[in-house]
Amino acid sequence: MTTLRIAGGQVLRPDMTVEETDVLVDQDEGEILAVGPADDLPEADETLDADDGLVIPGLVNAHCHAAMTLLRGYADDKPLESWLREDIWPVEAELTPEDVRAGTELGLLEMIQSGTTGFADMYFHVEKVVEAVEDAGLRARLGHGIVTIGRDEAAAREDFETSLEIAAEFDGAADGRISTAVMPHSLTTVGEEYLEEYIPQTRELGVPLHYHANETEDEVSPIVDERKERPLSYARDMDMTDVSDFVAHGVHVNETEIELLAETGTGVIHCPASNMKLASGMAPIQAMLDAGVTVGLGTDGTASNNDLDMFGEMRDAAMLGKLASNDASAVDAESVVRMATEGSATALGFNSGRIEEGANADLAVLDLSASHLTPRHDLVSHLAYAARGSDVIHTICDGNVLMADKEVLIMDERSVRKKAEKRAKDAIERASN
Ligand SMILES: N[C@@H](CCSC[C@H]1O[C@@H](n2cnc3c(=O)[nH]cnc32)[C@H](O)[C@@H]1O)C(=O)O
Ligand SMILES: [Zn+2]
Repeated sequence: MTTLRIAGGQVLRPDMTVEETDVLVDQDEGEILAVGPADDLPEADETLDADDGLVIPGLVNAHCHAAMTLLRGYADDKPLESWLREDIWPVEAELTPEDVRAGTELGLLEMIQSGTTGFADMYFHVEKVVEAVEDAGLRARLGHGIVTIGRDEAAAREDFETSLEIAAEFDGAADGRISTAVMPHSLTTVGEEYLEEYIPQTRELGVPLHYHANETEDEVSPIVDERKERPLSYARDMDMTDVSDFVAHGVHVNETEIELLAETGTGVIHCPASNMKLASGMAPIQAMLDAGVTVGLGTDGTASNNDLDMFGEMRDAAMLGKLASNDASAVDAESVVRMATEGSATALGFNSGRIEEGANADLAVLDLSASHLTPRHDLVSHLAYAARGSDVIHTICDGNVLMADKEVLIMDERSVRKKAEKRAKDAIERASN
């Protein structure tokens, strides 16, 4: 057994207390072996210094489209519908498998540098996303996004079948770091006849579903008008609200839908920055937490954020949650830290997001010796309100050190950035011709 000790740091425990202690990791199993004072733990093969640092569970970005880093800053300041149709989809139509690989790598680099160790991703050319995740050492639940509207029957079927095939092929890849889901884009972009046909096959396969739901008013009203029922009760009729399933956004949900989510255990991934930027609305997060809904946190793609920094997302979640509830005590620091760790991990079915024996050794260490983190009254408050992704110095996933002392060990930072820059420019040029 090869072991790693994260030594001398302040450690965030699952009950949101912070104590000065060491963490011992079994690198072969990728698991936390023990948490305890240095004197009580056996010697380790390798030690990572966390002196003057805060050790936290690696953050889990539970909804994103990593390769959209290529479109960062390309189209801003528009609402969802026209942003997708006029700007995003035309460029995405030009993206080659190697473009997706390059964009995903850039996303993974940004995640490692900002303490994110796990994520869920909905995109296309997923075999390239798999390769990138395999090489970068992160943990992920991946899937092919399905759109059937505007397509003929053969193309629609092919898209759904691709999603099923990808989910079957890659579940458990990269020594179990990669898991999958079938990912219909949303309840309005995938037709009922296809859901009827393919959801039973998804259930047979035994993988979760992940889809965008109740993101904008424009997405809710057509369903209510046509079916006289709310989108999430339609989803339940379609068998799309299993305890393993998770939806992105959940902005425009009413009380009945919140109850449904709590009852079924279906996770909601809150994406506050994307919701603000696209002016989609304010999700009733405190009400969901009060009802016992599993709430995770995600950045969504970097064209609607525009970064993958989960610290920014925690801060946005707290700020927006208060505004939405008109209550400064709503969505407090502890709640957002839980959302970014345990909440996201639970929604995705990862045994991560908690620093305790037996959990995945997915960790991040922040340097506390920064002016914006002084004084240290309350480190949970700092995580939610004051810390930034750039405060992260070490990142560990599955027991492996991916970044130490701010040096990314698993990929060549410069070449990843250069390749993405070039491929992004070329794709946009092709789309405008
Ligand atoms: N197979 C589909 C691809 C779907 S991938 C998932 C899609 O979600 C899009 N997307 C990104 N952010 C959002 C959002 O906030 N709401 C809805 N869709 C989004 C993204 O641009 C990407 O096209 C096709 O060929 O069109
Ligand atoms: Zn999205």
